[in-house]
Amino acid sequence: METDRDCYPKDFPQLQNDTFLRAARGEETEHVPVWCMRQAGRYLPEFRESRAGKDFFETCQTPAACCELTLQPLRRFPFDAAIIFSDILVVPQAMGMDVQMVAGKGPTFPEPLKEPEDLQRLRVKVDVGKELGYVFKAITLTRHKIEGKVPLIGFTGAPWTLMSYMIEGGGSNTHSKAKRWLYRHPEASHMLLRMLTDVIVEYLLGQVAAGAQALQVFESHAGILGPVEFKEFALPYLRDIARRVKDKLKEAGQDVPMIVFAKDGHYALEDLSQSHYEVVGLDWTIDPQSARERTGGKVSLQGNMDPCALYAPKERISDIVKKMLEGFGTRAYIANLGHGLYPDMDPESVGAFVEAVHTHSRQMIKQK
Ligand SMILES: Cc1c2[nH]c(c1CCC(=O)O)Cc1[nH]c(c(CCC(=O)O)c1C)Cc1[nH]c(c(CCC(=O)O)c1C)Cc1[nH]c(c(C)c1CCC(=O)O)C2
Repeated sequence: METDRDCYPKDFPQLQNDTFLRAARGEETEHVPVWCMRQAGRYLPEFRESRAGKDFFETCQTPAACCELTLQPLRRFPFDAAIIFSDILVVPQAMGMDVQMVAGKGPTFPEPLKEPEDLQRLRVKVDVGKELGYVFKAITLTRHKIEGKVPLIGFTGAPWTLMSYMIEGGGSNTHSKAKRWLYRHPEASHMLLRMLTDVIVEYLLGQVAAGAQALQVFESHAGILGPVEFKEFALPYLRDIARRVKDKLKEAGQDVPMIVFAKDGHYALEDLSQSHYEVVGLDWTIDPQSARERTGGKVSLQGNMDPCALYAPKERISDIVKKMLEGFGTRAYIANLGHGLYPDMDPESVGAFVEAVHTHSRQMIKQK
């Protein structure tokens, strides 16, 4: 049951496993920490049962449901971090756009942005506490209920990824509508990216105030851009977010590690490693050793096993994990998949992945 105490972001239970936070800061650990993107998801029967018949965004707006879904994977597997159950598209909603989750189709905007004039439909000043207070409540409640077992990660979509959804109106192969804006309406594009950045900064600070112990920024659509467009329309905003969030947190004497995950953005790896994030997340298209070389030991790395490797037999998963650990090394490294888990994956394979990371990394660290 939810109690009054659970509603306040104070007196949180003490953290017992800070392996993830130490690895994010590049410190020595006893084992390599591990978590999975989409660890709270449809591959778990208990998740499907909790979500059955309920609207996706209504679930996101119900703190007790978000808390339960966040905790479910922790009851099964010894993950070293939890990520709050929510969605990146709650930010466009907070800015005044309608977004629905359509079964079999994914997120859908009935009225996407078409032309620069449509920016007038967005809220000029977003009251983040009012519009997204339900996420903050979910984070605070979860920090109490997680009982200090592992740190809780908050997250947001990055400006370019959210802009592309707001213009495409949903998933897309080419993202040509959103990219059309970059080439035809660069000023309006920058205006929208700036508006998103302002909301995101407030949103991330609100998540930390509510109890988030680390923050991940998802630039899921980095691969749609090339290096030139990424440098103009994505990177400056990613940097601005980290800089502004960190400056504000510093004033309050807080230090919260930040992770940037630019899917298929390997062309930008050098730049990403110099963007004020402690951790750079990687998809599976980059080799661990070359990622280390290109980031020059400046950041911790997170990733990057191909999620589909979880379809392999358990022994093979263990071998793949071992190679991955040898490639990254055990220091300044957080094991994860290169993208989220898929609904048809076997929970047992996820367990095998987590176990392989812990077992192999403990051995490697002992032998050092
Ligand atoms: C692009 C993106 C979205 N949402 C998110 C991203 C960035 C990460 C990425 O690149 O995948 C981020 C996200 N979405 C969700 C989380 C929760 C935490 C976790 O990772 O466990 C996180 C971190 C829950 C969710 N978000 C969604 C689900 C599945 C739908 C459901 O539960 O009914 C979950 C568990 C829905 C969603 N939401 C979105 C998509 C494309 C989908 C899939 C639609 C589908 O497959 O039908 C937008």
